[in-house]
Amino acid sequence: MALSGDNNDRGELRIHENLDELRTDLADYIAELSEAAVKERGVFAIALSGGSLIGLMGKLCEAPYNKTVDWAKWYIFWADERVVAKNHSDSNYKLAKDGLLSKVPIVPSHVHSINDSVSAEEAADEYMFVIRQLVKTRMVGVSDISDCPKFDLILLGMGPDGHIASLFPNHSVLDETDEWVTFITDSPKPPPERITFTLPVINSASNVAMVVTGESKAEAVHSAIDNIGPDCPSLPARLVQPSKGKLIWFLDKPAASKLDGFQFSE
Ligand SMILES: O=C1O[C@H](COP(=O)(O)O)[C@@H](O)[C@H](O)[C@H]1O
Repeated sequence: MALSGDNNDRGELRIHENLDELRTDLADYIAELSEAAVKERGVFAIALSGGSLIGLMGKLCEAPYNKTVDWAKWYIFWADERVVAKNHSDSNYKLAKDGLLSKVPIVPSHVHSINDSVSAEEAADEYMFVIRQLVKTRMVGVSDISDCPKFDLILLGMGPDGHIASLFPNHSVLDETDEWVTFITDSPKPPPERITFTLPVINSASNVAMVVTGESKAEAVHSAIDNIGPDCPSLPARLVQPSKGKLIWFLDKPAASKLDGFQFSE
């Protein structure tokens, strides 16, 4: 690892020499959290995102993780989903299924994706209902400071604009505090219709990992972590502040290149 350390309230920073190193560190981290959750609660409730994240999780499909992880105990959710058919190339479910879920022995009934045959609003409501049932049976934990679900791990990517899940800069959904899952029909990044976890749910998780790579995201990483720039207070990535959970940033060197105080030797 090129660098690792804590940055005040912005969590732990893990800056990797290259993508291969990041992929190994991320697989180790997820495998360790899975083992700890299964030991403590008997299950592991994990929420995925779409985009580059799934490719970066690829090592989990390989030895030793494919054999050592207790896949049967995993309950899978999505922190955000595009409201398209499950076989559409924009679907975050399809991305995860093709890149991960079809390659490891996950129990199909533990995979909780959205209903893709209803409106975005209905899909968000139904998804929240599903999560509510799983909170009741404690397959998903519950926050002890709010009634929010407490996922064992929420994995987030970040766009160059600082968006996380489908929470975009300056969008009114950033202020949503009543619902666990909400919807948008005007995403600035296509496709327009999406459902997304709200900030209270993200910030109630036991662990949140921000997995961000590439130079195009360096400015937003700088704003989110160093608290720089006029838009900073409302930058979605900056608003990821788990109340009791642990936040870790998995970065490669290009994504970390604009951070204050980090200098890399060639
Ligand atoms: O649209 C989305 O974008 C973000 C970031 O994607 P990336 O390819 O730049 O990593 C992703 O985290 C989110 O799940 C997705 O719906």
